[in-house]
Amino acid sequence: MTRAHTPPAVELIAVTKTYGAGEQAVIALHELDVSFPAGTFTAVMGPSGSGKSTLLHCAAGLDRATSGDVIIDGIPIGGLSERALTKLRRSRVGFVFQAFNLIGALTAAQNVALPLRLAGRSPAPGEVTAMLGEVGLADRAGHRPSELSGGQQQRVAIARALVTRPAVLFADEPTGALDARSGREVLRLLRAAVDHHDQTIVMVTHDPLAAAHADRVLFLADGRVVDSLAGPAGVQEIAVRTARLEEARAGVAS
Ligand SMILES: Nc1ncnc2c1ncn2[C@@H]1O[C@H](COP(=O)(O)OP(=O)(O)OP(=O)(O)O)[C@@H](O)[C@H]1O
Repeated sequence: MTRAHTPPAVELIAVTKTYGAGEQAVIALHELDVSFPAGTFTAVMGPSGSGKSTLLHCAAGLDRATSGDVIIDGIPIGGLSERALTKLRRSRVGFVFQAFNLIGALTAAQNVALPLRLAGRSPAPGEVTAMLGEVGLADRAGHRPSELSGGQQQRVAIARALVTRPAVLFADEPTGALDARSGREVLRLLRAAVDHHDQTIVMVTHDPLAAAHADRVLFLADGRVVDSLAGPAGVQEIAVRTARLEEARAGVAS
């Protein structure tokens, strides 16, 4: 099958997400139609409160849409039981968070092996070491998170997220807690996963430098996609579009 005929890794069809009810109701996503093609890297940007986290949570099956359909790896998740959804997430979805979220009591290798064990399988000999090798940390397999730098911890988190070769990796501000150099290394690894393993990545970020590593940038405002850039886009152009959205929001507020 050629790439053109490969179904999207994730598709959102007319997804609306409402928090609360009545006068307190907040519509965080408005009938959103977004497709994340397999093997592509998408950055999601937008002002604070524009719906980025909500989009990520709904697209990853961490939260249920109020209406509309989310399809992950060809499976509409609306009809799945919690148990089936958890199973789908474990096998087909990877996560990387700003705060790394590694388990402190486990070594780097044990952290990376965890998704395989949760999916009920023992890692094949060398599988975890190879994964750690991909993120440049084969020699740190026995170290606990507290013995690693922030950048190294995030690289372990990336190895953990990719070890199941998920249909999609969601990254929520993956460089937000890192210095510039470690951040660049993390972005290089994410880019390499797309280029060398056809990994699909959806990354929420405020940082134009991070977004410039993506193939496409989506800009959200008030729960809608209001702008996009096909890329790889330049840092300056991304910064200009971001500033425009911030200005528009400030204009509405004043
Ligand atoms: N649990 C919740 N209950 C009520 N409202 C919520 C909840 N979570 C988010 N919201 C609201 O939904 C809207 C979108 O929030 P969301 O967190 O998705 O935005 P964001 O773009 O990720 O923001 P930030 O960049 O500040 O993280 C906001 O108006 C927010 O206040």
